[in-house]
Amino acid sequence: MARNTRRTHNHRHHSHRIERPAAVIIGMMGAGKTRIGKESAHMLGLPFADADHVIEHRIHMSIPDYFAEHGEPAFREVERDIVCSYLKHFRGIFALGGGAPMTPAIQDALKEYKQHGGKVVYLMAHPEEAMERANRGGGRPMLHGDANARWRKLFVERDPTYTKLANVIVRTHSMSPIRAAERMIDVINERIVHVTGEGIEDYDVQIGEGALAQLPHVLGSGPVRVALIHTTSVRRHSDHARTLLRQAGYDVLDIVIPDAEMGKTIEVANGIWERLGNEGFTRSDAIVGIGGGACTDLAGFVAATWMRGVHYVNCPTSLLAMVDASTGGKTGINTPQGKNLVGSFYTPAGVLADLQTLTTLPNDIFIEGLGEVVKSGYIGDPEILNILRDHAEELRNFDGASFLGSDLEPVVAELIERTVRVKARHVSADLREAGLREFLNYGHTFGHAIEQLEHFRWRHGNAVAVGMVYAAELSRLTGFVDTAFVDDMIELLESLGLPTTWHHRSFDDVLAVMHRDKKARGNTLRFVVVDEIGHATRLVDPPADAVEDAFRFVQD
Ligand SMILES: NC(=O)c1ccc[n+]([C@@H]2O[C@H](COP(=O)([O-])OP(=O)(O)OC[C@H]3O[C@@H](n4cnc5c(N)ncnc54)[C@H](O)[C@@H]3O)[C@@H](O)[C@H]2O)c1
Ligand SMILES: Nc1ncnc2c1ncn2[C@@H]1O[C@H](COP(=O)(O)OP(=O)(O)O)[C@@H](O)[C@H]1O
Ligand SMILES: O=C(O)C1=C[C@@H](OP(=O)(O)O)[C@@H](O)[C@H](O)C1
Repeated sequence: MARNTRRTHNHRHHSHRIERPAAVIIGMMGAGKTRIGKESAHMLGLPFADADHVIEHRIHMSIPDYFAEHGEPAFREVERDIVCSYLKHFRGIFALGGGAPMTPAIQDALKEYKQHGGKVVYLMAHPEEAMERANRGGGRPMLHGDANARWRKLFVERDPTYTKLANVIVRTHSMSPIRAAERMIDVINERIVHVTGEGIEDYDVQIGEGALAQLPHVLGSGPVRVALIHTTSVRRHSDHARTLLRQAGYDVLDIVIPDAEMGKTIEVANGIWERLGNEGFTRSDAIVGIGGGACTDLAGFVAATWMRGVHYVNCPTSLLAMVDASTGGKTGINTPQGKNLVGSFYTPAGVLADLQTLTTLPNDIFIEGLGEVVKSGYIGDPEILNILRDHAEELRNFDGASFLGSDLEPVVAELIERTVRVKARHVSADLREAGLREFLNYGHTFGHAIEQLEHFRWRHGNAVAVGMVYAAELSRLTGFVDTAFVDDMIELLESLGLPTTWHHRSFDDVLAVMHRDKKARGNTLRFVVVDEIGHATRLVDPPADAVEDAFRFVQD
């Protein structure tokens, strides 16, 4: 996102309507919450509010005087009321006092803020730097006496709470205020999709340039060892992840697996289980998968099965993995009998979709990922289709080498966020695909048949594109949509460089595979179709002639 030039803001705290802060900064005294918060707000053209200053304005005295006159409990009550109000009615950057996150009511308010996509930023300075700054000018009632000893004691008490409450961390060790503010802006520009729901341990999908920097924070302090599972094609990115992990103090097991579908096998999984056993990998250790969807599927499967489940973080590096494979908890491997036949529903502790990894993604792999983006537009977010139409040519000509900083970057970030939101909505309501989640399979019944009959030479997203045209024609033949719907879909897919036809001789082959689709019930075919853009429904046991006629329609 282009950084805003300086603009003045006559900001008022609007107490009557919901507008949440762009970011909330927490951290120790002297971390720079006020200085960096103000600097980054200025650079973004946003208002800034410092909770301590708002409180002093409200109590008409300094905080030290209020502490002396009324005591800390009374202060914490005033602080609680003001912070909880600002979390709903202030749209700028909001810096909290060091002690605020320790108040239960404020913790609850911060959790609700995050569930609405809010960013709680733990601003971490080097302790020596923070203590030196905190002691400037005195006036910090919590540091009376041996200030540094008090600071260290408070740090031990508060760091675990800060770490738990924050969904992003910004480390400013020896950074200038401007550089620290720029890091803050990168984090503020990141997009976060919060995934929650029955059977799901809440996690965030973080989308943005540099998101990998959050890897230590997402893993937390529990693991000693981290198994980093990746393919050689993403070596540049796995090297970066390994460096981040080692700098954060983790013992990294580097595990390279075969590329693409060759990595999604029981033999590969078994080799990793052997390695983990030999290395004494415990249940408190963690798995990180960095790569395309095949790699994150395999990594998730290993995480789901090692000691019946260890934490794992997905770091998707292809568009399809970012918008689909890495989120939702489907993990698995292929077997000689078919694709994804063995696996587990096992959700990650977090997903970091770092746009920097797209700089090495081949154009054809980017385009096939658009297949799942188009699908999500049709089943759940028509605005996705508008964005795709408006930027079709740039998207079709995607070039990783010139992607970062280009006009396409915010467009792709928006498409990724919107597509992940569509998936998260379905997964949150139906983790184990008993109902709503089936709609994510739009275009997949015929699409999987293509993959199977082409012996997986066709890329998934390309097969889904043809599968959607098949489903659209089938829904036209059965009265759900008109010819314009089908024509518009074909035009959009072709404008993006996606296939809309497939050459195969035998309908019987296709029918036999479709009857083995997981959505089939007994001898009854069940399709997901779209009856209006943005809304999916089911078509059960369609007339046999329509099923065949739609096949003829997508033949080239
Ligand atoms: N679990 C789920 O919910 C889910 C959903 C959709 C798809 N999938 C699975 O995901 C897989 C498809 O994912 P995919 O399209 O990412 O395929 P993929 O993992 O095979 O990656 C495609 C190719 O691009 C390369 N690549 C990936 N990122 C790269 C990068 N940044 N730079 C350079 N090369 C890169 C890979 O090495 C590979 O050669 C399939 O196995 C499919 O079953 C799973
Ligand atoms: N990255 C930085 N580099 C240099 N000085 C800094 C930096 N961050 C903060 N400061 C200075 O340190 C002091 C304390 O910063 P402040 O933002 O008030 O900390 P906090 O609000 O976290 O307690 C201020 O004088 C501020 O200008
Ligand atoms: O998370 C899910 O439910 C999905 C899993 C995959 O389908 P399959 O389960 O048919 O492989 C994927 O291709 C589809 O986009 C959504």
